[in-house]
Amino acid sequence: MHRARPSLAALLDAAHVVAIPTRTRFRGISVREAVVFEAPQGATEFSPFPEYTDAEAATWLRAAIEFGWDAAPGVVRDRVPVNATVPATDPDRVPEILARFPGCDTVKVKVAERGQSLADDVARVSAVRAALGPSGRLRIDANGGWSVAEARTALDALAPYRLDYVEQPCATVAELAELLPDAHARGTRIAADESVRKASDPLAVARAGAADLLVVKAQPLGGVRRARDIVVEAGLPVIVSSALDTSVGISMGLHLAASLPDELLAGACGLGTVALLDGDVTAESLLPDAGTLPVRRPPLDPDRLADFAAPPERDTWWRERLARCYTALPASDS
Ligand SMILES: O=C(O)CCC(=O)c1ccccc1C(=O)O
Ligand SMILES: [Mg+2]
Repeated sequence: MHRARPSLAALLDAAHVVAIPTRTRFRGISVREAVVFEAPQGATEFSPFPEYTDAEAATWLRAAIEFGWDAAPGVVRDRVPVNATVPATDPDRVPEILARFPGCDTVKVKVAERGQSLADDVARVSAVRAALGPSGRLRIDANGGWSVAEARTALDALAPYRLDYVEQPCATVAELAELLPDAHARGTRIAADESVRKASDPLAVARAGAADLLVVKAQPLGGVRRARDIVVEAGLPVIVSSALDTSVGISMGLHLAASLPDELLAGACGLGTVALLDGDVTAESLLPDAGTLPVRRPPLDPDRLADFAAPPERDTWWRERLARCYTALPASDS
């Protein structure tokens, strides 16, 4: 697919390693590190989480190269609706966090955080429902943190707040399949996230009929085109989401979301997360406005790249990782 894959030297030459603080701790992260590149098609991003293996991170590199060096697929919309994303914080902080997502009538709330209890989740979800009003859509994301029994208990406790769907309530496809009828009986639906992006077979969850919808992310699925192929083959409605990327990674997600026909896009996407960062690599941040984002590729800003330049040892770490992942790319990409 890559007509002319850049050499490793060209990639390293185009790379800027950044470390951007988060405004609220998110999945244990208080600094988000990323590599962004100046590339022929526009800026692109490589930002697998530090704990991921080289084999897993190589898939993210493939996505970064595709977005930077190959033309993106055509788009069928020029704005994409987005949800607000509420980390696993104190309920008191909910109004302040929601204020960063102007016009968003759909909110996704993190639940089942390690070290917290169901009472913490109920308090947070209740605060979100109160702030959002009765007509807004409310989703939760458990990141696979519950057993089937825990998920049933949690869905009972959270049913009064009317959940649009629960994202990855349990870790495995078999557990999702077991929970699905109980979720329906409690008036909600199941979305699969990790069962798509971390699975050896991203289509297994759809084939098993274990979810009502899929959450898809461009970088972990190997790029806009492969993610698109997975969506089309799965045939389930999808939400495109971020991995807490800079605006550059968000633009990759936006191109994926904007390329999908209406019947496959299930609603507001999880691409508003630049609002959770305390900085960016561009002066034209992709921040929610009237509940949507424009489908654009923001240019890198030299001053911000300098302000958020990663410390030397982290810069070296990322460049070495990039080199290892480059070696792990498939020889002939198709
Ligand atoms: O979907 C969203 O609203 C925001 C993105 C998000 O939740 C996320 C961000 C980084 C890593 C994992 C996840 C996740 O969906 O589990
Ligand atoms: Mg998720």
